[in-house]
Amino acid sequence: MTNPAPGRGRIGAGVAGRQGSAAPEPNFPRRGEAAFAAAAAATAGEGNAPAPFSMAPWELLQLYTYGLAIATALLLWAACACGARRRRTGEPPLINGWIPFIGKALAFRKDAFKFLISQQRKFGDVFTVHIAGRYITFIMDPFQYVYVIRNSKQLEFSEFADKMASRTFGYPSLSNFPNLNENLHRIYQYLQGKPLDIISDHMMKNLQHVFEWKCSQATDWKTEKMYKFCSFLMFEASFITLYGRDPAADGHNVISEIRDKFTKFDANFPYLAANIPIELLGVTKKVRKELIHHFLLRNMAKWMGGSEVIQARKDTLEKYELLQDYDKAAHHFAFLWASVANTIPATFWAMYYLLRHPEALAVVRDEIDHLLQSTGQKKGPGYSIHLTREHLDNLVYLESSLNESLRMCSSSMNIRISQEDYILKLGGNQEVNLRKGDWIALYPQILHMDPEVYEDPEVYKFDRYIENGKKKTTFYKGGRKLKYFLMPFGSGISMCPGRFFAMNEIKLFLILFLAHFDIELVEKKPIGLDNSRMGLGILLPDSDIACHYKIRSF
Ligand code: HEM
Repeated sequence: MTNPAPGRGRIGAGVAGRQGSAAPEPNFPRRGEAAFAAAAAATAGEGNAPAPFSMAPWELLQLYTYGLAIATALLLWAACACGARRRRTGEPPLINGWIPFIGKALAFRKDAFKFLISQQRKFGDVFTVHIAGRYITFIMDPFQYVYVIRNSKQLEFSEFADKMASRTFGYPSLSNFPNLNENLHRIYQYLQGKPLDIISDHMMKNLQHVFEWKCSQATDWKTEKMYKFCSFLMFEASFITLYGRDPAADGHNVISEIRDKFTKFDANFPYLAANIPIELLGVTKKVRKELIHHFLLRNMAKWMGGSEVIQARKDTLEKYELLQDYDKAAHHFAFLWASVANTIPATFWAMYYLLRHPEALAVVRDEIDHLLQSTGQKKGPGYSIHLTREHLDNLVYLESSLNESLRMCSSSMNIRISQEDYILKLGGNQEVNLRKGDWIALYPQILHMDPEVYEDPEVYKFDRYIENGKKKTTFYKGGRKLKYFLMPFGSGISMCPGRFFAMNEIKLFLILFLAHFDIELVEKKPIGLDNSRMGLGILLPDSDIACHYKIRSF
């Protein structure tokens, strides 16, 4: 079922009007022609009958130019719209929109969540939307996600990710370098198993160090903007853990400089991801270049105490002689972006929701205090805390509260590209025809906010992921058990390789903060989601909020 009516109807009228064979219509081009004719007659009629009004030749030329521009635009529009894709037998309902090329991009960009829900009501669980020159088929039924996720042969991800990342971070496509993609992926093993324990341990030490440096003076209430504060601490600790620090220079200053540039770059990231040329994005190009320069091998060589994962990436990239030094640095910068751009807002939301819900804060803090007590560890900024992976796993209330905030603030769109004209089987008797090059998308935010899956989805319930004192992993929709119910880290082949580390980092941040400090929101204003990153990961808050903290007295 296509949606051609508004677009095709209007275009038809415009063309008929211009051709002039139909009865005169008061449409825009004819009015322009009439005015032009009257003006021309008036000018030509100099010395004859008095003209109804007179026009200078430049005015006439201007009018003519406008008329011509509008007529050309209308013709182009008509041509594009006539060439618009039509739904073929077996294909999902097609939502074209009436603006050539743009299609439904504006509605999608304004509020993707609302837009998709409204289209689902009209067209069902599978439909194709024309968005900025692309045809994206959305699979809305979470029971059908599996048919997309497990089908990585016909529905491809790497090529799409490579194109987007190389454009965004400014390095040449991975496809130009034999096995580079596979070799870089192999390195993700350093974010799991034993290496994960090591890197999480380093993160804990570095976080404590940064907390001590930044917060140890807070014997009385100290006020900060909370997002800025989380960003400062998490960026600094993550950076040192992953990349190390220059012991000779003032490490804090260098990292602060990188963070400030990173924030500027990140502000325009959604535009870059939307394929807007970087040249049109003000200082972004210059800032990206400066950021990449920090990661040139000669600069990275000064940083001591970095992680195995970054060392392995350095070693791998060095083997590719055809990669320029700048390109290798751009790869390191891309990894930095991936490792902090979502973790920082996720940390903010985890903290924000706890502070907004004192009953949740009390339970989570009690759980942390209990663990520290049972492992014989003292609280207070002077004491260092050491926790194993098992300890972190056993903090079920902390994990549930974190999952709940991720459910509420994550908006990542999982994209695959159809490699050929292909029939996608969706279970039961359902199947849809896809065309080569079409995008297939899952939009888990819809699942996260589905009242059939999560009762009162707008409400933060810190213990939503707990059942009988244990982690809850069974969720239902319409009485059927869901395989996928929480997807902040993507799915299948494109699932985030840093997800275990990310969860540990945020838990460690909260443990340290809640163990050592009292913290409260100072402002009462509600904070909403800034939707400009819809589809790209964790949404940012629409404004910052003041909080104050001081060292806990025991
Ligand atoms: C709360 C924090 C995080 C969230 C929500 C998150 C989410 C995601 C998602 C949704 C993707 C897939 C993107 C896609 O489908 O195109 C992704 C990819 C990726 N993430 Fe994360 N991430 C987080 C933290 C991290 C951390 C801490 C690291 C590294 C230390 C990391 C490294 C990566 C990398 C390298 C990729 C690209 C994987 C590839 O090559 O295909 N992420 N992340």
